[in-house]
Amino acid sequence: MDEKNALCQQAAAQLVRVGHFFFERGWVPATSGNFSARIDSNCMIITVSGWHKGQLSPEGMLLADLEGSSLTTGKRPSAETLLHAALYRRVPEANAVFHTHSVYSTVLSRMLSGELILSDYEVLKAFSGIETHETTVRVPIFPNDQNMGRLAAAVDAYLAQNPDSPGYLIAGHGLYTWGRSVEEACRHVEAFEFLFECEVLRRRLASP
Ligand SMILES: CSCCC(=O)C(=O)COP(=O)(O)O
Ligand SMILES: [Zn+2]
Repeated sequence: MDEKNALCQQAAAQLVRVGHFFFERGWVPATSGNFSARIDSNCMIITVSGWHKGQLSPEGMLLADLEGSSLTTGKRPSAETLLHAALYRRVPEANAVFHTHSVYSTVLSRMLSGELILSDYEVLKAFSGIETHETTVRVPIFPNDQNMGRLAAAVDAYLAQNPDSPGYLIAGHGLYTWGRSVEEACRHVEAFEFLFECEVLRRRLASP
């Protein structure tokens, strides 16, 4: 087996575990969500479109290039492949990108317009580079768009100006976040999901 095949198999096994974990937590219901991992400077492994993430297996993934085109015949890549590809091009440190559709991210992204501001939470330290709760993380919220090229361009323009952003929301849709490894991207999803739940509860209690 060559080195690239071995990397693909290792990444696929990691993404399978992520899919099952996220599904159990309720973050990727009804085939929603997609995951990818960078394999080398030219390609990524990404989930097949419409695959149930609670039943994810290595067959539910394919190789695509960093322009978003499939390199595997007979499988349809995630409908959101262009968002993953654009992220890998814009953020060279990113080696895994995860997209989830939790209840709290969906609700918050519809209640707010423009951005969600997170500050004074200890768990903000789960994001790489943050060492104190006395930090403000701004999570931009982009209008949902079925045109992935246009949505990817809007996200890319934001990240060009905000290179330290750890993730973004799409209104009525869900979360995108990433990391230097699958483990780090997974930690970022967990942190965001915890924070989204806190923010929904905090806002609900503040205005009953
Ligand atoms: C049933 S969820 C609608 C599509 C979506 O938003 C998603 O995340 C899953 O799309 P994919 O093509 O990656 O299966
Ligand atoms: Zn989605």
